[in-house]
Amino acid sequence: MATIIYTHTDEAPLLATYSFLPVIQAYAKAAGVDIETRDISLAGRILATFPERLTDDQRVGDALAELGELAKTPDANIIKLPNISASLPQLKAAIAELQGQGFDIPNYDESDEVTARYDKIKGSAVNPVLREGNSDRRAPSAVKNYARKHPHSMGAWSTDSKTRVATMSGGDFRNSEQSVVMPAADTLTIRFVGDEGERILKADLAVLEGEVIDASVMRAAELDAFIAAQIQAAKDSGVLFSAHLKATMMKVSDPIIFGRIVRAFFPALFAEYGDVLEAAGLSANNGLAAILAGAENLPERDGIIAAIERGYAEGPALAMVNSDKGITNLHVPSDVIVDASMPAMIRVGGKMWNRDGQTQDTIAVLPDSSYAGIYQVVIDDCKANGALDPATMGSVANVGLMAQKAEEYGSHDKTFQMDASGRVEIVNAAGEVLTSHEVAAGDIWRACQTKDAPIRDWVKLAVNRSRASGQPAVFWLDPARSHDAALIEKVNTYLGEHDTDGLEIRIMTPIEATKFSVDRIRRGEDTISVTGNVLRDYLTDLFPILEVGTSAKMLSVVPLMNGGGLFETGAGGSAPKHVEQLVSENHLRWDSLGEFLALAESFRHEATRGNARAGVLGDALDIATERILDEDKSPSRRVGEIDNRGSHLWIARYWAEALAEQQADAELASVFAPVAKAFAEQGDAIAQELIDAQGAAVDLGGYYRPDAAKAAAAMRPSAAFNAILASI
Ligand SMILES: NC(=O)C1=CN([C@@H]2O[C@H](COP(=O)(O)OP(=O)(O)OC[C@H]3O[C@@H](n4cnc5c(N)ncnc54)[C@H](OP(=O)(O)O)[C@@H]3O)[C@@H](O)[C@H]2O)C=CC1
Ligand SMILES: O=C(O)CCC(=O)C(=O)O
Ligand SMILES: [Mg+2]
Repeated sequence: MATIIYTHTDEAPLLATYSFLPVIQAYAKAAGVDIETRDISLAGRILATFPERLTDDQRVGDALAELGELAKTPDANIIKLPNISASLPQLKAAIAELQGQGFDIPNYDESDEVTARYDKIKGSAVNPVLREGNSDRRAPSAVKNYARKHPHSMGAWSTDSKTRVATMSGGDFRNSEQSVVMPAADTLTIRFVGDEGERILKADLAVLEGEVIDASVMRAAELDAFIAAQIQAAKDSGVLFSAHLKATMMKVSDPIIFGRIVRAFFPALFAEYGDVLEAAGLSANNGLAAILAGAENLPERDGIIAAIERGYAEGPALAMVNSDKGITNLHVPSDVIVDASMPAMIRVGGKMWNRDGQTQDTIAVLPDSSYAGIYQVVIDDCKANGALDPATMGSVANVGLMAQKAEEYGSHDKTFQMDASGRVEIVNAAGEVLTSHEVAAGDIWRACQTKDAPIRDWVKLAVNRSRASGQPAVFWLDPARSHDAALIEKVNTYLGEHDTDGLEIRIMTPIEATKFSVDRIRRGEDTISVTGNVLRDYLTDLFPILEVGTSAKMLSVVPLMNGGGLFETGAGGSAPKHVEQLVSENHLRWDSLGEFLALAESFRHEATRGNARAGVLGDALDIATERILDEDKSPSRRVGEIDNRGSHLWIARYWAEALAEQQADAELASVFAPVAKAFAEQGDAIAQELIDAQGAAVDLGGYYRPDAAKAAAAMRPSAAFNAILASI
């Protein structure tokens, strides 16, 4: 029997799964498709890492490794829901919760060996393993049409907005990049050469012919000077100070950069209590919240709190994550993640929240200048022309180079913070030095790899998308960067392998491409952005959030290079505040539209392998999804109105109706005719039942590892709905 793997993840998407998976399993069975789950949640990955500490019935397999292998085969058909990319505070919270549930797993810092094992789970540890293909993300026309008819609110932009992006003009990754294209397969070594001789940072780095290798460095002294200047500038101009990083995906470099911002903002704290904090294991890299929590047990507690208060009083106003709770932009490194945080700011008119819960202009600090400039272009455009209009604006889809840990998002195991000055070099097996950087203590040096086969596949995907959509495709590459210069050469070569007659294919710098694309969306025109891995991530939140209000409604397909399919759901994350709302008032506002879209693609992928009936299921699901939008059956944000569970009832109902009505497969129609009838008779009552179930607090028995029975009970409160599904 054909199998689709549906991933068991975390937080809101996991809760939604408890409600939606029974629907999918019931319907897929009719097409002979088995839907199996694999647990790649943060909790599941922790348990899989320490089998020797668990009892026989507690032990779980390494589902992520299994799926990583599957993704390299033509058999893969995987639906990947968003999962937590854990910052250290989140990882520690999950460990504590599991220990409380009776799992004898070690503390994070029990030993160096244990820490090293946990560090493999930290940050974005899932997506890079599964992404054995490049990405194709776009707003399906049903979603775009809905947004045009029902435009979401957009904040007004004023011409005198003081909001701007601050980024470095030197001493950063962008300005120090050196790249080489490997003439042949090789084995590289990364070494540090200092006063005391040579030290190997990484040995046995296998590379393939045609692979692009980059090395670059973020210089601590220049970073510190830049941050200090921006803190002063925010203070002088009376705007908020905010930092936007990707501490999850860039799990080695960005927590360090975040920590330097925390240190700069609270100079007295670190001047007076730096040693105390260090002795207590409290690092600025984990944010203010971790320092405050740790300080509770220290004799110096009051002094530490006073020093933090002084930082607030003497510095500029700080952007807030939650004004009511006093949570600032510097509390938790994973609270403000650049891909989602910058578009959210632009969408509301270039403002963030201040301490009093009011919106205010801000300096958005994005230290590395590789990609920061694109946001300034959008900001300048909004200042000059006003907010974009979702009712009329065009669309920017994305074809992203991400396969096989491409570019910066695969650099963690090749990122090092220097503890002395010297030189970092990449050396080939013959002993030739390929790249060389002078470094000083505190500097962050990193190497990136981009394999040739993914680049070739990415160019093909771009040409195919341009052909299928009739839209111009723009490669966002900057000849002034050595990495991009290497890619431009390859793009020009590989474009030659395709029929590009009649297609408009261009190569522009990210700044020019942003301007070009924004000008076009203002005119209602569509453009495909063809980008590297980081811009893939940034743009697939930026444009969707402006165009359709959220990236949750994106179709996100990853055609795997070996023929399988990976279907990501949406382009957004796991929205922790959604769980909070469910726990306090039993309302889940998570929108599963991304799951609906991914599932339809996944069924159609089965059809390409000979199961025509799965294709019928997929097409019927798309019809149902379109109706969900047209008839406004998406979750509301407010308790007492339709929520995630209610939207699952409607998708099940519309899907059954579409299956009963379709004529491609009479047998399938006859299976679903009675189901459609049951929903027609009982659907309204069930919808009411799902609303009446809301209001009171819910006990899930855990946050990172909810109790399965409790979660299922909470997410499937209607016996009548469950009975209809059981009847199929
Ligand atoms: N593919 C993946 O696995 C990804 C995982 N992540 C992880 O998710 C977590 C949160 O990251 P963050 O950057 O805040 O990004 P999110 O996308 O989770 O959050 C941004 C906001 O988008 C809205 N949102 C996103 N998805 C939905 C949905 N399906 N239904 C309704 N609203 C939605 C919510 O806003 P509101 O409710 O205000 O409308 C949410 O607060 C982190 O752990 C991060 O690492 C992030 C991105 C991708
Ligand atoms: O894997 C992650 O941490 C986030 C991924 C992400 O934001 C994306 O792919 O858009
Ligand atoms: Mg993203």
